[in-house]
Amino acid sequence: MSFPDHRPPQDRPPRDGTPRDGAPQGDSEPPAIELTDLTVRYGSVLALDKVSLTLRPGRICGLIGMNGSGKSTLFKSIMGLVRPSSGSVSIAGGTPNRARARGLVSYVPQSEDVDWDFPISVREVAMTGRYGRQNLFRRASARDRAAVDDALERVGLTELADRQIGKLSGGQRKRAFVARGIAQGADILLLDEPFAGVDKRSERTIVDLLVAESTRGATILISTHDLSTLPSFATEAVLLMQRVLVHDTPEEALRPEHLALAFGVDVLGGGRSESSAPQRDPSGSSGVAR
Ligand SMILES: Nc1ncnc2c1ncn2[C@@H]1O[C@H](COP(=O)(O)OP(=O)(O)OP(=O)(O)O)[C@@H](O)[C@H]1O
Repeated sequence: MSFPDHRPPQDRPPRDGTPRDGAPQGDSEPPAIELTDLTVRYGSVLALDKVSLTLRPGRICGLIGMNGSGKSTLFKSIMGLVRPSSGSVSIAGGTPNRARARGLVSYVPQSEDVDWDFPISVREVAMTGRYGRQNLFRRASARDRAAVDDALERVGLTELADRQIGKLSGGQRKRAFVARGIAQGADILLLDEPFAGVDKRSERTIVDLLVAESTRGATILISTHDLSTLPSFATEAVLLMQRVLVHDTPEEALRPEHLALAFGVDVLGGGRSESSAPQRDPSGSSGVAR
């Protein structure tokens, strides 16, 4: 099996010769995210195995992989929340802890990772995005409040701003966390399955916001199982199974033979493929893994 041009998208010329309108090229800046041979183990579990990945400013990258393929671990590595066993993580040219301290990165977690009973309102969730910019001993400034109001309006939650977060629908909850990232003005947005349990309208709202954020230069890494809409907004996609199997344009990454590698099944045909065994060696001789 052979595939054309396996260089990551940022190393290739744009297909039509032009970037998305207004999107910065970003080639003169350090990469927004640069993972080099990143390996993460939880005891005897190998969650990430020599993952190398570079994302430049203004990109929207879909992160695709089966349950347990290491997507959340990859997000947590970028946030500096798990310690690499080996390899390195560079965020905007610095460490993850520096990026977090400077409010450069915002994380929309999976719903299961949030305590929805916590007594905090939608507005307060969005305001947590401003904490990095606030002196610990002063109250939120007028600028902080304006940024939060603007973010809530953009995600369509102004009317529900004072509601406790647990009393929102699934889509509204996701939008509350997206509002936090927007209020923060984060340069890097990480979204762990933001479309799970979300209706098409909320999904559209979130996608439109992500595209707008990327146009102002934000870099977006988004894990999703909704493969059908990804090509409409992502500039690239990564198929992950402990290792990066494919990093390419969404259209190329989502080719059936690539999905068969990542999921071990013929996703489109529904049957199991020859190479289906989930325990298959992702570093095998497919010629796809970089
Ligand atoms: N804290 C932990 N301790 C031990 N093993 C862990 C821990 N967190 C994750 N793992 C294991 O690491 C592997 C990768 O998990 P991870 O949550 O990163 O995958 P994922 O792709 O995000 O999965 P899902 O799609 O189900 O959310 C899995 O085998 C998982 O069981």
